[in-house]
Amino acid sequence: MSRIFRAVILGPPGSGKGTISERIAQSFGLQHLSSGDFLRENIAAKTEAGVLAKTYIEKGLLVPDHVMTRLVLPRLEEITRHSWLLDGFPRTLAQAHALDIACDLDLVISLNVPFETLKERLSHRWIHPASGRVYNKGFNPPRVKGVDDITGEPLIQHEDDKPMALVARLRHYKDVAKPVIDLYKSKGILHTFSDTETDRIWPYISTLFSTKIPMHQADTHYAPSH
Ligand SMILES: Nc1ccn([C@@H]2O[C@H](COP(=O)(O)OP(=O)(O)OP(=O)(O)O)[C@@H](O)[C@H]2O)c(=O)n1
Ligand SMILES: Nc1nc2c(ncn2[C@@H]2O[C@H](COP(=O)(O)OP(=O)(O)O)[C@@H](O)[C@H]2O)c(=O)[nH]1
Repeated sequence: MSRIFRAVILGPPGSGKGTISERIAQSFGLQHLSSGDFLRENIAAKTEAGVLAKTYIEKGLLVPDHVMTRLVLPRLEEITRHSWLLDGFPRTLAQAHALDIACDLDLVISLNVPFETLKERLSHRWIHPASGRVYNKGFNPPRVKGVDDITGEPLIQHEDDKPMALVARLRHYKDVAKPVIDLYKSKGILHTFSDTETDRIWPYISTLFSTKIPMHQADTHYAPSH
């Protein structure tokens, strides 16, 4: 069994972390680990961490570092045989330090997307809450307006994707993320990609991953349908 490969994807809300993580998972066989999904699972199961986290998320606040690390790190430590890509964690320098102690990262991707583009995308983001599937009015619309392609259940919009909450959320992200980005830059594992379109960023990310890990044997490269 070859050594497992560990990567992190960073970027502001709406920068395409979830979308790109799915493509990486599909093309290179990495497991996509989303801290947002971990949170939602814990909230649904009413675990101690989930109940606590919910009170912050409902107010549009970041969940405190000690709650996030307690939730995420044990999940990572369980994975001993499969390469992974972590999305949504670390969000703060304290989370990055905790992750650093827990494991050695091979690669960090940072997505750099202009503010106006983020605002536009997030205001059109619709989610299937049970699965976390994400749609966008123009970019990847559901087959039938307002409902999930697979289950036919209704789609919802996150409260914090609504215009009023967005600007503050994006500003806050910038302040908190800067030291995290600087840390990975200083370690020499940071790769930054800047563009307004995921489909233009993707070929560069795909090339980067191809140089680091072999293509997932079962899949071919992800080919966007548009
Ligand atoms: N390290 C983290 C990850 C998530 N969250 C909280 O969990 C919520 C949902 O997480 P996720 O699905 O990753 O966030 P989104 O709001 O969808 O953020 P993004 O737009 O970056 O995907 C976040 O808004 C935030 O309140 C947090 O506090 N700390
Ligand atoms: N118009 C447009 N929308 C995109 C693009 N890439 C992703 N999206 C959509 O933008 C929203 C945010 O993307 P997501 O992957 O959830 O970003 P995250 O918040 O960083 O995880 C979703 O509705 C995506 O479908 C793009 O290149 N163009």
